[in-house]
Amino acid sequence: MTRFSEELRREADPIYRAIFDHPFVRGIADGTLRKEQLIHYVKQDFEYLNAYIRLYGIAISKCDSRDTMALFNEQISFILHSETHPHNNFCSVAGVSYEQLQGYPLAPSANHYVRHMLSVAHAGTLEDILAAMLPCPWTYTEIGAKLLAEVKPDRSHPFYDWMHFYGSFEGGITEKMRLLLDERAESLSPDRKKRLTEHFVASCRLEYMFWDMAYTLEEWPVSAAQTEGAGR
Ligand SMILES: Cc1ncc(CO)c(N)n1
Repeated sequence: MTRFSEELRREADPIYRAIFDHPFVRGIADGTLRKEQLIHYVKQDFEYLNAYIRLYGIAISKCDSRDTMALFNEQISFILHSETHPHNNFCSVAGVSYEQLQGYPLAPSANHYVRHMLSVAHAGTLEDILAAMLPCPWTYTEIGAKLLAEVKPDRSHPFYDWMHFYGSFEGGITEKMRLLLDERAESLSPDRKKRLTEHFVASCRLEYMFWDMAYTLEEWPVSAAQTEGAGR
């Protein structure tokens, strides 16, 4: 029997391929990203990952097993203590400190992505949350593996650390989340599966838009009188 998550992956394949071909991802491969693009990415991704931590918090509140609670708890620690490495890689290439890039408001596409996941999480069950959260680790796992295989970076490549960080994700959190979702999807109606597919595909599209936002330095077209707060 085909795994439910495999059906999701197939449905989103054109979006995955567009992400692999996106100029920001190509720019990681060939080391040609501009300083401002790296800075915009890190500012936005710092706030995005804060939201992702909150999502794990909501997921924990809807969990019925200790093992799953423990997995989400470990993932929160991983984001807090390890996922700072790829950000630091971008900061050192851009020649800026990481602290300087924290606390900025979310740009339109990052805001859209975060709102999508949070509204699914607040209204939904654990499987809704998993479907909306999965594209985050899954697309990065595949990007990392592809870039390592294609570029075979040596230590002199500016994004060596970035590629190795995400390239080592294979078999990790993506597979664990997939198993949780596959197991729960077995007893779901076709309508519910369709809903989960919509959450997943929306997050994949927003992954693409996140890369595009960073590449084009997307910002809100009109500014407000007051400086806005951080991206909550
Ligand atoms: C937008 C985005 N998606 C996925 C990841 C991988 O965790 C990330 N850091 N940022």
